[in-house]
Amino acid sequence: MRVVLKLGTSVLTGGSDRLCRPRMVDLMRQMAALQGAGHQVILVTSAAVLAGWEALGFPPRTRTVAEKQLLAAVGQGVLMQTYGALAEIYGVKVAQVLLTAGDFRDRTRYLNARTTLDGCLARRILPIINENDAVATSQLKVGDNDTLSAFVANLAEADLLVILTDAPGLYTADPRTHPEAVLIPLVERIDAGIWEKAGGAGSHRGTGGMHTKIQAAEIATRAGTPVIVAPGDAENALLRAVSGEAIGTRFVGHGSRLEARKRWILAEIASGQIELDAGAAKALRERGSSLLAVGVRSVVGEFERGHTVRLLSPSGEEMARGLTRYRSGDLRRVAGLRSSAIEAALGFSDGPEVVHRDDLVLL
Ligand SMILES: Nc1ncnc2c1ncn2[C@@H]1O[C@H](COP(=O)(O)OP(=O)(O)O)[C@@H](O)[C@H]1O
Ligand SMILES: N[C@@H](CCC(=O)OP(=O)(O)O)C(=O)O
Repeated sequence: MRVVLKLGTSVLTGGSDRLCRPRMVDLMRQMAALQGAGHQVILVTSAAVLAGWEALGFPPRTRTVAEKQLLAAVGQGVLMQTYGALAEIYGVKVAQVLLTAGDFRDRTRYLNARTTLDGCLARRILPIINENDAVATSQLKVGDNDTLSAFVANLAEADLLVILTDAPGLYTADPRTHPEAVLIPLVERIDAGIWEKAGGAGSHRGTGGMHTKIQAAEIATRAGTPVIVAPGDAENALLRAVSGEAIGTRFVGHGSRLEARKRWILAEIASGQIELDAGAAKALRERGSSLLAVGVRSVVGEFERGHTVRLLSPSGEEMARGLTRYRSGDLRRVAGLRSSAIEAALGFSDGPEVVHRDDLVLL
């Protein structure tokens, strides 16, 4: 099995202000055991910011972007050094891959990242991934490592995504504020009821809390990869999750595995959205048609040719994602026009399809 493992700051610190080496060595032992059993493991790690803060002797925090970037730049090195030393104990080799949103948006960079990951796995090297916090600005960031791990799971076409955290799984409400909450062991569909359970922003060290874990589960399960959110401090949590034992919350993967290109479309961050009229929504859904300008009601946000956009039905529901062949400004000018009128309106035409059926994934 190809497994993506995401370790949150909460797990790597054991709830303290420092990297918890005993915890990390135990997790490395489990990763090495999986590798030894023939599985392929990709690690998505958080805690660079925390490690930087620890390494600098806990200076007062300003919580600015610049401070976070500085701490991440210091801490990422510490994090890799720590993983490297622990991996050596088990004879595991490690590689560092730092990614950010642009690497999922740009087809060439996306394919390069995939080649590097495949190369590592073929040589039994453990790729250790984090967001490239030191250079990424907020608008160009994935923003949280739960979502990043789902993008990585899609990119690597993983069989399983395991998110270890400081909660025992998804509860009916935030267990920190609702002691009566109980564990939800299985989620077949991520509906409004599941989103409601997500609560607030997580622990004071983590980013996003359960909300981003559900978001990650949605991205990965849509592409057919099941997701397990489980407690990082439970004995052999990773090994148990991979062996299929009931632990934490399991989100069921949906549908058949999408072919690589369609996975890429889903893995990407949407730059904007296109609202369709009823006829276009029906043609896409029932006849597998491409989207033509005539079916475009309105355009939200700014995007370039080749970017991923959300396609919304007339009721406002996201019904598909695809790569647009027209940039947002041009599309606004041709919305509702027949294909033959595009050239007269723009002075050029990039073809009749706004989103070609080959570049479209229905949700
Ligand atoms: N419904 C819920 N079930 C479980 N945990 C929840 C829920 N809603 C919010 N949380 C909170 O999410 C936290 C985990 O997220 P976070 O602190 O970001 O961890 P990590 O660093 O692992 O990403 C838990 O400590 C928990 O308090
Ligand atoms: N990239 C950041 C972590 C961002 C993040 O999502 O944190 P967490 O919620 O602890 O998984 C870091 O390395 O500090």
